[in-house]
Amino acid sequence: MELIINHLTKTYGSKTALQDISFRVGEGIHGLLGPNGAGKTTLMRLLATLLTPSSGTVEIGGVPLQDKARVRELVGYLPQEFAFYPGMTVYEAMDYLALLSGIGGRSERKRRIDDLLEQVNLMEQRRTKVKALSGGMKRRLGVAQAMVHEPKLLIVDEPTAGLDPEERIRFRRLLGRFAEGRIVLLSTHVVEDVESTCEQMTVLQKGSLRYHGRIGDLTAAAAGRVWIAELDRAQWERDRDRFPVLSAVPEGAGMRVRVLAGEQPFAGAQQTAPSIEDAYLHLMRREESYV
Ligand SMILES: Nc1ncnc2c1ncn2[C@@H]1O[C@H](COP(=O)(O)OP(=O)(O)OP(=O)(O)O)[C@@H](O)[C@H]1O
Repeated sequence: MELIINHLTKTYGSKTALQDISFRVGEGIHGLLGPNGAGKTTLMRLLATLLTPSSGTVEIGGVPLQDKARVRELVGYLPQEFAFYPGMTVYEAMDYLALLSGIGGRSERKRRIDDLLEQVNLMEQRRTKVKALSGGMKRRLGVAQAMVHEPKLLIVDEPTAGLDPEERIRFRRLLGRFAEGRIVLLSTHVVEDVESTCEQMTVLQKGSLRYHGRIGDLTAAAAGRVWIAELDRAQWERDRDRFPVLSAVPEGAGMRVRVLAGEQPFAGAQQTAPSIEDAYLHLMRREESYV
């Protein structure tokens, strides 16, 4: 199973949302990151056949995107905002969607739905109306509906938004299990989600491909550029705009800071190993003069 994207471009009128994007993704969980407006939603909607490319090609498991009927069988999509059937119970909504996906036998549907509700921890709510679910529960139901036809490519947009820490961990495990023999494309602003679930990731910025590869290589590229220091407040006020700041935490009378810098930014500052969040910011700011 492979997703192959070749010279993909999407314009909305005169606005170019994606510009000549090419990359390949194999089985497993793949992170998709980028600041607001980078083109992530556009890319996901293209893959889900909800939009048509302006140019370029996409193949999902050898099936070209133009073959919409076959692609829809292969793809599951959980958008950031999705409307469900508020008046139905959790089970009825799932059953209805399973039926729409062409899962014929009642007992086969029941088996799959019970299994999924168990996995997303909604078994107790199976008779609850969708409109009565909490935000986090709705997210979990959204994931279950995107998985019901056992897609080979599952696209999830900000899936952990609104989940509490325990649910978030549970959810990552669920995606991990589901990704065996499939591709899961995980779009998120939560860099931690990528760090703990993905081996590879793609970063978009202003519609262009900024990075595609292993997470370890991205952090390696920021090595030697992350510095920590303890400063007094006056020095901090004076120097705070000189470097991209990763974090700044008040400590006693001073500040404990973490910044990006090409060379030692302050006397006494020490280098530290980059986290993926540091590496992401380094990538975003690489063209600036600090390096
Ligand atoms: N229907 C549309 N018509 C015109 N421009 C659009 C349309 N949809 C998106 N855009 C523009 O295309 C660019 C990419 O948008 P997109 O929603 O794909 O980004 P994103 O990375 O998903 O952002 P976010 O993280 O904020 O959801 C943005 O500049 C956006 O304003």
